[in-house]
Amino acid sequence: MRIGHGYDVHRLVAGRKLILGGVDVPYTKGLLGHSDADVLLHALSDAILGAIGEGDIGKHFPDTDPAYKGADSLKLLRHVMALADAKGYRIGNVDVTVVAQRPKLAGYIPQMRVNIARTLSCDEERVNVKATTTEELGFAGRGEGIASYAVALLENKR
Ligand SMILES: Nc1ccn([C@@H]2O[C@H](COP(=O)(O)O)[C@@H](O)[C@H]2O)c(=O)n1
Ligand SMILES: C[C@@]1(CO)OP(=O)(O)OP(=O)(O)OC[C@H]1O
Repeated sequence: MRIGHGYDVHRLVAGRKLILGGVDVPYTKGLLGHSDADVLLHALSDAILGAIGEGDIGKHFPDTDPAYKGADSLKLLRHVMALADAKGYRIGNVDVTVVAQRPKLAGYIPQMRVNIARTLSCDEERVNVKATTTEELGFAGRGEGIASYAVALLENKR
């Protein structure tokens, strides 16, 4: 059994889509990044890479590589899961917290769980996603950005 942790932050700006957990969330701003800037999936990808001792997403998908410009982070997560699979691991469970003052995310979380479970080839029951504000404190509270934390527990396939 292996455990990993991930953390990521992206800045909120006008003129970008807000993609979280592979869901296009309607909002006046979106997250800035080289890829689609899906901060939730980046933290989760880093948690899985951490669990298998494979560094982080910057190592596997450099933000200097044009191949990842506008990349769908579900595809990056799929690649990360393939690395874990090749090393003999499957998902035990994953748990993600998104830190966002706005927008309200609760209504989009069921679809995020579906997207993540499909990509990780596991039951939805093994995927938990939650959201919290910071009571208007700090960068997330001021709406300057969104942060995400994730932990992943991986089991040996046999
Ligand atoms: N962006 C967010 C933040 C929070 N929620 C939901 O609201 C609940 C209360 O949040 P607090 O930060 O005030 O504790 C939280 O447990 C989430 O269910 C949300 O949907 N979207
Ligand atoms: C996802 C990648 C892909 O180039 O780019 P960004 O969207 O900028 O995301 P970040 O978490 O800052 O860095 C990791 C990169 O691998």
